[in-house]
Amino acid sequence: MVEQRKPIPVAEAVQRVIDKQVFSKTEKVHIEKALGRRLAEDLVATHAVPPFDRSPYDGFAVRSADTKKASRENPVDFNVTETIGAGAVQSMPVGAFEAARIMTGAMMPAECDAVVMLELTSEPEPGVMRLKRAFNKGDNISFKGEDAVEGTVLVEKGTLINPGTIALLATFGYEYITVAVKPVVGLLATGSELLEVGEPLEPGKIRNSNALMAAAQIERAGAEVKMLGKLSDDLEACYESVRKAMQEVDILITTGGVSVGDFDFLPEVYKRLEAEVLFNKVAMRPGSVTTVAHKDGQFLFGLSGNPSACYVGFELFTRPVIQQMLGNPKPHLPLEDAVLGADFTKPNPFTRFVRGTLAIRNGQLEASPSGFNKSSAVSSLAATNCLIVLPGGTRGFTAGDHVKVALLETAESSEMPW
Ligand SMILES: Nc1nc2c(c(=O)[nH]1)N[C@H]1C(S)=C(S)[C@@H](COP(=O)(O)OP(=O)(O)OC[C@H]3O[C@@H](n4cnc5c(N)ncnc54)[C@H](O)[C@@H]3O)O[C@H]1N2
Ligand code: MOO
Ligand SMILES: [Mg+2]
Repeated sequence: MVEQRKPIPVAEAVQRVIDKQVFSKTEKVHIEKALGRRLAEDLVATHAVPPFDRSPYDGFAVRSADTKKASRENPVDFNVTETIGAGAVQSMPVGAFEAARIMTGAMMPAECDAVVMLELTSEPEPGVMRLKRAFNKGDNISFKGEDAVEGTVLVEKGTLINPGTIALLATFGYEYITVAVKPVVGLLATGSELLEVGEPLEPGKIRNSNALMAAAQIERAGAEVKMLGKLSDDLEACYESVRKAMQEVDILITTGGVSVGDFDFLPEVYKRLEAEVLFNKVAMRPGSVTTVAHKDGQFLFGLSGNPSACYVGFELFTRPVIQQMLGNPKPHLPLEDAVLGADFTKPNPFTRFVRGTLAIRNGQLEASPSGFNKSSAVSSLAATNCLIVLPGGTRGFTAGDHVKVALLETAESSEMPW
Protein backbone atom coordinates (compact mmCIF):
# COMPACT_ATOMS: atom_id res chain seq x y z
CA MET A 1 0.00 0.00 0.00
CA VAL A 2 1.48 3.35 -1.07
CA GLU A 3 1.79 5.87 1.72
CA GLN A 4 -0.89 8.58 1.60
CA ARG A 5 0.55 11.96 2.44
CA LYS A 6 -1.54 14.84 3.67
CA PRO A 7 -0.56 18.15 2.04
CA ILE A 8 -0.26 21.17 4.30
CA PRO A 9 -0.57 24.81 3.16
CA VAL A 10 2.63 26.60 2.15
CA ALA A 11 2.30 29.15 4.97
CA GLU A 12 2.05 26.39 7.56
CA ALA A 13 5.04 24.54 6.10
CA VAL A 14 7.20 27.69 6.12
CA GLN A 15 6.04 28.45 9.66
CA ARG A 16 7.00 24.98 10.89
CA VAL A 17 10.47 25.53 9.48
CA ILE A 18 11.12 28.96 10.89
CA ASP A 19 9.66 28.07 14.27
CA LYS A 20 12.69 25.89 14.88
CA GLN A 21 15.45 27.61 16.79
CA VAL A 22 18.61 28.20 14.76
CA PHE A 23 22.03 29.04 16.09
CA SER A 24 24.08 31.94 14.80
CA LYS A 25 27.80 32.32 15.18
CA THR A 26 29.88 35.42 14.60
CA GLU A 27 33.39 36.01 13.38
CA LYS A 28 35.63 38.94 12.57
CA VAL A 29 36.50 39.61 8.94
CA HIS A 30 38.78 42.20 7.42
CA ILE A 31 36.89 45.08 5.82
CA GLU A 32 38.18 44.06 2.38
CA LYS A 33 36.33 40.75 2.77
CA ALA A 34 33.14 42.18 4.25
CA LEU A 35 31.07 42.88 1.11
CA GLY A 36 27.95 40.71 1.03
CA ARG A 37 28.27 39.60 4.65
CA ARG A 38 25.75 40.45 7.36
CA LEU A 39 26.63 42.75 10.24
CA ALA A 40 26.53 40.97 13.57
CA GLU A 41 26.89 44.26 15.47
CA ASP A 42 25.36 47.69 15.01
CA LEU A 43 27.47 50.10 13.00
CA VAL A 44 27.86 53.09 15.30
CA ALA A 45 29.28 56.48 14.39
CA THR A 46 32.39 56.46 16.58
CA HIS A 47 32.93 60.16 15.90
CA ALA A 48 31.21 63.05 14.17
CA VAL A 49 31.29 63.30 10.38
CA PRO A 50 32.84 65.53 9.32
CA PRO A 51 35.06 65.29 12.41
CA PHE A 52 35.82 69.04 12.21
CA ASP A 53 34.40 72.13 10.50
CA ARG A 54 35.86 72.12 7.00
CA SER A 55 35.82 73.97 3.73
CA PRO A 56 33.59 72.59 0.95
CA TYR A 57 35.41 74.72 -1.66
CA ASP A 58 38.80 75.81 -2.81
CA GLY A 59 38.90 79.44 -1.69
CA PHE A 60 39.58 81.63 1.30
CA ALA A 61 38.55 81.29 4.94
CA VAL A 62 37.50 84.67 6.28
CA ARG A 63 35.97 86.29 9.34
CA SER A 64 32.51 87.23 8.01
CA ALA A 65 32.45 90.45 10.06
CA ASP A 66 35.36 91.76 7.94
CA THR A 67 33.36 91.27 4.71
CA LYS A 68 30.26 93.21 5.72
CA LYS A 69 31.15 96.39 3.85
CA ALA A 70 32.48 94.66 0.73
CA SER A 71 30.61 95.45 -2.50
CA ARG A 72 31.27 95.87 -6.21
CA GLU A 73 31.85 99.61 -5.68
CA ASN A 74 33.74 99.15 -2.46
CA PRO A 75 35.97 96.04 -2.64
CA VAL A 76 37.74 95.00 0.53
CA ASP A 77 41.30 93.61 0.55
CA PHE A 78 42.53 90.87 2.85
CA ASN A 79 46.11 89.87 3.59
CA VAL A 80 46.58 86.18 2.97
CA THR A 81 48.22 84.53 5.97
CA GLU A 82 49.00 81.06 4.54
CA THR A 83 47.64 78.22 2.41
CA ILE A 84 45.86 75.35 4.19
CA GLY A 85 45.53 72.18 2.10
CA ALA A 86 43.32 69.21 3.01
CA GLY A 87 45.04 67.30 5.79
CA ALA A 88 46.84 70.37 7.12
CA VAL A 89 45.85 72.65 9.98
CA GLN A 90 46.37 76.40 10.34
CA SER A 91 49.79 77.37 11.64
CA MET A 92 48.94 80.92 12.61
CA PRO A 93 45.87 82.88 13.67
CA VAL A 94 43.78 84.78 11.11
CA GLY A 95 43.46 88.36 12.31
CA ALA A 96 41.27 91.28 11.24
CA PHE A 97 41.15 91.72 7.46
CA GLU A 98 43.22 88.62 7.00
CA ALA A 99 42.23 85.46 5.15
CA ALA A 100 43.71 81.97 4.87
CA ARG A 101 43.81 80.38 1.43
CA ILE A 102 42.04 77.06 2.01
CA MET A 103 41.36 73.97 -0.09
CA THR A 104 38.33 71.68 -0.21
CA GLY A 105 38.29 69.38 2.80
CA ALA A 106 40.76 71.41 4.85
CA MET A 107 40.00 72.20 8.49
CA MET A 108 38.69 75.70 9.09
CA PRO A 109 40.98 78.11 10.96
CA ALA A 110 39.54 78.71 14.42
CA GLU A 111 38.99 82.43 13.90
CA CYS A 112 37.12 82.11 10.58
CA ASP A 113 33.40 81.53 10.09
CA ALA A 114 32.89 81.64 6.31
CA VAL A 115 34.50 80.48 3.09
CA VAL A 116 34.70 82.45 -0.16
CA MET A 117 35.01 80.50 -3.40
CA LEU A 118 38.16 81.16 -5.39
CA GLU A 119 36.10 82.34 -8.39
CA LEU A 120 34.63 85.27 -6.40
CA THR A 121 38.02 86.74 -5.54
CA SER A 122 40.81 88.55 -7.32
CA GLU A 123 44.47 89.11 -6.49
CA PRO A 124 45.37 92.81 -6.93
CA GLU A 125 48.90 92.02 -5.78
CA PRO A 126 50.67 88.92 -4.47
CA GLY A 127 49.53 87.97 -0.97
CA VAL A 128 46.33 90.03 -1.18
CA MET A 129 42.78 88.73 -1.80
CA ARG A 130 40.13 91.19 -3.00
CA LEU A 131 36.44 90.63 -2.27
CA LYS A 132 33.40 92.43 -3.76
CA ARG A 133 30.55 91.06 -1.66
CA ALA A 134 29.63 90.33 1.93
CA PHE A 135 29.35 86.90 3.57
CA ASN A 136 27.40 85.70 6.57
CA LYS A 137 28.58 83.66 9.49
CA GLY A 138 28.43 79.98 8.45
CA ASP A 139 28.46 80.60 4.69
CA ASN A 140 30.10 77.72 2.82
CA ILE A 141 31.15 75.63 5.79
CA SER A 142 30.73 71.88 6.14
CA PHE A 143 29.99 71.71 9.82
CA LYS A 144 31.30 69.10 12.20
CA GLY A 145 28.62 66.40 12.60
CA GLU A 146 26.36 67.60 9.76
CA ASP A 147 26.61 64.18 8.10
CA ALA A 148 26.63 61.95 11.18
CA VAL A 149 26.46 62.63 14.90
CA GLU A 150 28.75 60.68 17.19
CA GLY A 151 27.02 57.73 18.85
CA THR A 152 24.28 57.31 16.22
CA VAL A 153 23.47 53.77 15.04
CA LEU A 154 23.81 54.17 11.28
CA VAL A 155 23.33 50.56 10.18
CA GLU A 156 21.63 47.93 12.28
CA LYS A 157 22.93 44.51 13.14
CA GLY A 158 21.60 41.94 10.66
CA THR A 159 21.93 44.24 7.63
CA LEU A 160 23.67 43.12 4.47
CA ILE A 161 26.95 44.92 3.90
CA ASN A 162 26.90 46.81 0.59
CA PRO A 163 29.49 49.20 -0.89
CA GLY A 164 27.93 52.10 1.04
CA THR A 165 28.20 50.19 4.30
CA ILE A 166 31.86 49.58 3.48
CA ALA A 167 32.34 53.36 3.12
CA LEU A 168 30.86 53.86 6.59
CA LEU A 169 32.86 51.05 8.14
CA ALA A 170 36.03 52.58 6.72
CA THR A 171 35.03 56.09 7.83
CA PHE A 172 34.69 54.93 11.43
CA GLY A 173 37.79 52.79 11.53
CA TYR A 174 36.15 49.37 11.59
CA GLU A 175 39.11 47.49 10.15
CA TYR A 176 37.79 44.12 11.33
CA ILE A 177 34.05 43.68 11.37
CA THR A 178 31.93 41.28 13.37
CA VAL A 179 29.73 39.43 10.89
CA ALA A 180 27.56 36.35 11.00
CA VAL A 181 29.40 33.14 10.17
CA LYS A 182 28.12 31.73 6.89
CA PRO A 183 26.41 28.43 7.61
CA VAL A 184 27.92 25.51 5.73
CA VAL A 185 25.29 23.85 3.60
CA GLY A 186 26.08 20.34 2.40
CA LEU A 187 24.70 19.06 -0.89
CA LEU A 188 24.10 15.40 -1.65
CA ALA A 189 22.41 14.50 -4.93
CA THR A 190 20.70 11.12 -5.03
CA GLY A 191 19.85 9.12 -8.12
CA SER A 192 21.41 6.22 -10.01
CA GLU A 193 20.71 8.12 -13.22
CA LEU A 194 23.08 10.95 -12.41
CA LEU A 195 26.23 11.73 -14.37
CA GLU A 196 28.88 14.29 -13.55
CA VAL A 197 28.90 17.51 -15.57
CA GLY A 198 31.97 16.40 -17.51
CA GLU A 199 30.60 12.99 -18.47
CA PRO A 200 29.00 12.18 -21.85
CA LEU A 201 25.32 11.19 -21.90
CA GLU A 202 24.41 7.51 -21.73
CA PRO A 203 21.04 5.86 -22.30
CA GLY A 204 18.72 6.45 -19.33
CA LYS A 205 21.08 8.86 -17.64
CA ILE A 206 21.14 12.62 -17.16
CA ARG A 207 23.70 15.02 -15.75
CA ASN A 208 23.42 16.10 -12.13
CA SER A 209 22.23 19.67 -12.61
CA ASN A 210 20.49 20.05 -9.25
CA ALA A 211 23.61 20.00 -7.13
CA LEU A 212 25.27 22.81 -9.06
CA MET A 213 22.03 24.77 -9.30
CA ALA A 214 21.44 24.46 -5.56
CA ALA A 215 25.09 25.36 -4.88
CA ALA A 216 24.50 28.60 -6.77
CA GLN A 217 21.31 29.23 -4.81
CA ILE A 218 23.16 28.61 -1.54
CA GLU A 219 25.78 31.15 -2.54
CA ARG A 220 23.10 33.62 -3.62
CA ALA A 221 21.53 33.18 -0.21
CA GLY A 222 24.85 34.06 1.45
CA ALA A 223 25.93 30.66 2.77
CA GLU A 224 28.88 28.38 2.13
CA VAL A 225 28.51 25.29 -0.04
CA LYS A 226 29.98 21.90 0.70
CA MET A 227 29.65 19.57 -2.29
CA LEU A 228 29.25 16.04 -1.01
CA GLY A 229 28.85 14.32 -4.36
CA LYS A 230 26.12 12.06 -5.65
CA LEU A 231 24.70 8.78 -4.48
CA SER A 232 23.13 5.92 -6.34
CA ASP A 233 19.69 4.81 -5.17
CA ASP A 234 20.80 2.44 -2.44
CA LEU A 235 19.27 2.68 1.01
CA GLU A 236 22.34 1.69 3.00
CA ALA A 237 24.60 4.04 1.06
CA CYS A 238 22.07 6.87 1.40
CA TYR A 239 21.68 6.36 5.12
CA GLU A 240 25.42 6.16 5.77
CA SER A 241 26.20 9.15 3.57
CA VAL A 242 23.51 11.31 5.15
CA ARG A 243 24.58 10.32 8.66
CA LYS A 244 28.20 11.12 7.90
CA ALA A 245 27.38 14.33 6.05
CA MET A 246 25.44 15.62 9.05
CA GLN A 247 28.67 15.68 11.07
CA GLU A 248 30.33 17.90 8.48
CA VAL A 249 27.78 20.60 7.79
CA ASP A 250 25.34 22.95 9.49
CA ILE A 251 22.49 22.24 7.09
CA LEU A 252 22.13 19.25 4.79
CA ILE A 253 20.32 19.34 1.47
CA THR A 254 19.59 16.21 -0.48
CA THR A 255 17.96 16.26 -3.88
CA GLY A 256 15.76 13.47 -5.16
CA GLY A 257 14.41 10.35 -3.55
CA VAL A 258 11.70 11.98 -1.46
CA SER A 259 8.60 10.80 -3.26
CA VAL A 260 6.92 7.39 -3.09
CA GLY A 261 8.95 5.50 -5.68
CA ASP A 262 10.67 2.17 -5.08
CA PHE A 263 14.02 3.94 -5.01
CA ASP A 264 12.99 7.01 -3.03
CA PHE A 265 14.88 6.25 0.15
CA LEU A 266 14.95 9.56 1.98
CA PRO A 267 11.74 8.89 3.96
CA GLU A 268 13.33 5.67 5.28
CA VAL A 269 16.60 7.49 6.00
CA TYR A 270 14.77 10.06 8.16
CA LYS A 271 13.04 7.21 9.97
CA ARG A 272 16.31 5.44 10.70
CA LEU A 273 17.88 8.68 11.88
CA GLU A 274 14.89 9.20 14.16
CA ALA A 275 14.65 12.69 12.73
CA GLU A 276 11.49 14.71 13.20
CA VAL A 277 9.79 15.11 9.82
CA LEU A 278 8.19 18.57 9.82
CA PHE A 279 6.23 17.76 6.66
CA ASN A 280 6.52 15.63 3.55
CA LYS A 281 3.79 17.09 1.39
CA VAL A 282 3.05 20.75 0.72
CA ALA A 283 0.02 22.06 -1.15
CA MET A 284 2.18 23.69 -3.80
CA ARG A 285 3.41 23.10 -7.30
CA PRO A 286 6.19 22.44 -8.03
CA GLY A 287 7.82 20.96 -4.97
CA SER A 288 4.84 19.24 -3.37
CA VAL A 289 7.03 16.38 -2.15
CA THR A 290 9.55 18.69 -0.47
CA THR A 291 10.36 17.16 2.87
CA VAL A 292 11.95 18.93 5.78
CA ALA A 293 13.29 17.02 8.74
CA HIS A 294 15.04 18.15 11.89
CA LYS A 295 17.42 16.23 14.09
CA ASP A 296 19.30 17.52 17.15
CA GLY A 297 19.02 21.14 16.03
CA GLN A 298 20.04 20.40 12.48
CA PHE A 299 17.92 20.82 9.37
CA LEU A 300 17.69 18.18 6.67
CA PHE A 301 16.11 19.50 3.51
CA GLY A 302 14.84 16.75 1.26
CA LEU A 303 14.39 18.72 -1.94
CA SER A 304 12.72 17.12 -4.89
CA GLY A 305 14.75 15.60 -7.72
CA ASN A 306 12.79 17.50 -10.33
CA PRO A 307 14.86 20.60 -11.08
CA SER A 308 12.09 23.21 -10.92
CA ALA A 309 10.71 21.64 -7.75
CA CYS A 310 14.19 21.56 -6.21
CA TYR A 311 14.69 25.24 -7.09
CA VAL A 312 11.40 26.37 -5.57
CA GLY A 313 11.75 24.19 -2.48
CA PHE A 314 15.11 25.78 -1.76
CA GLU A 315 13.87 29.36 -2.11
CA LEU A 316 10.79 28.82 0.05
CA PHE A 317 12.23 26.71 2.84
CA THR A 318 16.03 26.60 2.87
CA ARG A 319 16.74 30.24 2.11
CA PRO A 320 14.86 31.56 5.18
CA VAL A 321 16.78 29.22 7.46
CA ILE A 322 20.08 30.43 6.01
CA GLN A 323 18.93 34.02 6.40
CA GLN A 324 17.92 33.41 10.02
CA MET A 325 21.33 31.89 10.72
CA LEU A 326 22.88 34.99 9.18
CA GLY A 327 20.90 37.14 11.59
CA ASN A 328 18.52 38.62 9.03
CA PRO A 329 15.35 39.60 10.93
CA LYS A 330 13.43 39.41 7.63
CA PRO A 331 14.45 36.02 6.29
CA HIS A 332 11.91 35.52 3.49
CA LEU A 333 11.65 36.44 -0.18
CA PRO A 334 10.02 39.83 -0.71
CA LEU A 335 6.53 39.62 -2.20
CA GLU A 336 5.37 42.37 -4.59
CA ASP A 337 2.30 43.18 -6.67
CA ALA A 338 2.60 42.60 -10.38
CA VAL A 339 0.50 42.20 -13.48
CA LEU A 340 0.57 38.88 -15.26
CA GLY A 341 2.25 39.33 -18.67
CA ALA A 342 0.79 36.24 -20.34
CA ASP A 343 -2.06 33.77 -19.89
CA PHE A 344 -1.54 30.84 -17.55
CA THR A 345 -4.54 28.68 -18.19
CA LYS A 346 -3.68 25.47 -16.33
CA PRO A 347 -5.67 25.37 -13.09
CA ASN A 348 -4.42 23.46 -10.07
CA PRO A 349 -5.80 22.81 -6.59
CA PHE A 350 -2.38 23.67 -5.13
CA THR A 351 -0.68 27.09 -5.00
CA ARG A 352 1.60 27.44 -7.98
CA PHE A 353 5.01 29.05 -7.92
CA VAL A 354 5.48 29.69 -11.60
CA ARG A 355 9.02 30.51 -12.58
CA GLY A 356 8.78 34.01 -13.98
CA THR A 357 10.61 36.86 -15.63
CA LEU A 358 10.01 40.42 -14.49
CA ALA A 359 9.79 43.53 -16.62
CA ILE A 360 8.83 47.08 -15.71
CA ARG A 361 6.12 48.49 -17.99
CA ASN A 362 4.98 52.07 -17.36
CA GLY A 363 6.23 51.87 -13.80
CA GLN A 364 4.33 48.67 -13.12
CA LEU A 365 5.91 45.26 -12.50
CA GLU A 366 4.91 42.73 -15.12
CA ALA A 367 5.70 39.07 -14.59
CA SER A 368 5.55 36.47 -17.34
CA PRO A 369 6.10 32.73 -17.07
CA SER A 370 9.69 32.13 -18.11
CA GLY A 371 9.07 29.01 -20.18
CA PHE A 372 8.27 25.30 -20.02
CA ASN A 373 6.38 24.91 -16.79
CA LYS A 374 6.55 21.34 -15.57
CA SER A 375 8.12 20.48 -12.25
CA SER A 376 10.79 18.66 -14.23
CA ALA A 377 11.61 21.79 -16.26
CA VAL A 378 15.14 23.05 -16.39
CA SER A 379 14.97 25.22 -19.52
CA SER A 380 12.85 27.94 -17.89
CA LEU A 381 15.13 28.40 -14.90
CA ALA A 382 17.77 30.57 -16.55
CA ALA A 383 15.31 33.39 -17.25
CA THR A 384 13.75 33.08 -13.81
CA ASN A 385 14.12 36.06 -11.53
CA CYS A 386 10.84 35.75 -9.68
CA LEU A 387 8.23 33.22 -8.66
CA ILE A 388 4.72 34.12 -9.76
CA VAL A 389 2.39 33.04 -6.98
CA LEU A 390 -0.90 31.75 -8.38
CA PRO A 391 -3.35 30.68 -5.68
CA GLY A 392 -4.80 27.21 -6.04
CA GLY A 393 -8.31 26.80 -7.38
CA THR A 394 -10.28 25.78 -10.36
CA ARG A 395 -9.59 28.66 -12.68
CA GLY A 396 -6.66 29.63 -14.85
CA PHE A 397 -5.21 33.11 -15.07
CA THR A 398 -5.12 35.56 -17.94
CA ALA A 399 -2.72 38.32 -18.98
CA GLY A 400 -3.45 41.49 -17.02
CA ASP A 401 -4.52 39.68 -13.86
CA HIS A 402 -3.06 41.11 -10.64
CA VAL A 403 -0.72 38.62 -9.01
CA LYS A 404 1.90 38.46 -6.31
CA VAL A 405 5.52 37.78 -7.22
CA ALA A 406 8.34 36.66 -4.97
CA LEU A 407 11.55 38.43 -6.00
CA LEU A 408 14.66 36.31 -6.28
CA GLU A 409 17.40 38.68 -7.33
CA THR A 410 17.27 41.49 -4.84
CA ALA A 411 19.04 42.17 -1.59
CA GLU A 412 15.64 42.96 -0.11
CA SER A 413 13.84 40.47 2.04
CA SER A 414 10.63 40.32 3.99
CA GLU A 415 8.91 39.15 7.12
CA MET A 416 6.60 36.15 6.75
CA PRO A 417 4.89 36.91 3.40
CA TRP A 418 2.73 33.83 2.93
N1 LIG B 1 3.17 8.00 -7.66
C1 LIG B 1 3.67 9.21 -7.47
N2 LIG B 1 4.71 9.58 -8.20
C2 LIG B 1 5.25 10.80 -8.03
C3 LIG B 1 4.71 11.67 -7.08
C4 LIG B 1 3.62 11.24 -6.30
O1 LIG B 1 3.12 11.98 -5.44
N3 LIG B 1 3.15 9.98 -6.53
N4 LIG B 1 5.25 12.92 -6.94
C5 LIG B 1 5.79 13.47 -8.16
C6 LIG B 1 6.41 14.74 -7.88
S1 LIG B 1 5.32 15.96 -7.56
C7 LIG B 1 7.73 14.95 -7.96
S2 LIG B 1 8.36 16.50 -7.82
C8 LIG B 1 8.70 13.87 -8.15
C9 LIG B 1 9.71 13.91 -7.03
O2 LIG B 1 10.59 12.89 -7.11
P1 LIG B 1 11.77 12.68 -6.11
O3 LIG B 1 11.98 13.89 -5.30
O4 LIG B 1 11.56 11.42 -5.42
O5 LIG B 1 13.03 12.63 -7.06
P2 LIG B 1 13.57 11.46 -7.94
O6 LIG B 1 12.54 10.43 -8.05
O7 LIG B 1 14.88 11.08 -7.46
O8 LIG B 1 13.74 12.20 -9.32
C10 LIG B 1 12.69 12.85 -9.95
C11 LIG B 1 13.15 13.40 -11.30
O9 LIG B 1 14.19 14.32 -11.13
C12 LIG B 1 15.37 13.93 -11.83
N5 LIG B 1 16.55 14.28 -11.01
C13 LIG B 1 16.82 13.72 -9.83
N6 LIG B 1 17.97 14.24 -9.35
C14 LIG B 1 18.41 15.11 -10.25
C15 LIG B 1 19.56 15.93 -10.32
N7 LIG B 1 20.48 15.94 -9.32
N8 LIG B 1 19.72 16.72 -11.38
C16 LIG B 1 18.79 16.72 -12.38
N9 LIG B 1 17.68 15.97 -12.36
C17 LIG B 1 17.50 15.15 -11.32
C18 LIG B 1 15.22 12.46 -11.97
O10 LIG B 1 15.99 11.93 -13.00
C19 LIG B 1 13.72 12.32 -12.18
O11 LIG B 1 13.40 12.58 -13.51
O12 LIG B 1 8.06 12.61 -8.10
C20 LIG B 1 6.82 12.53 -8.81
N10 LIG B 1 6.34 11.20 -8.77
O1 MOO C 1 6.88 17.90 -5.97
MO1 MOO C 1 6.30 18.00 -7.60
O2 MOO C 1 7.37 19.19 -8.03
O3 MOO C 1 4.92 19.05 -7.09
O4 MOO C 1 5.81 18.08 -9.35
MG1 LIG D 1 11.25 9.70 -6.88
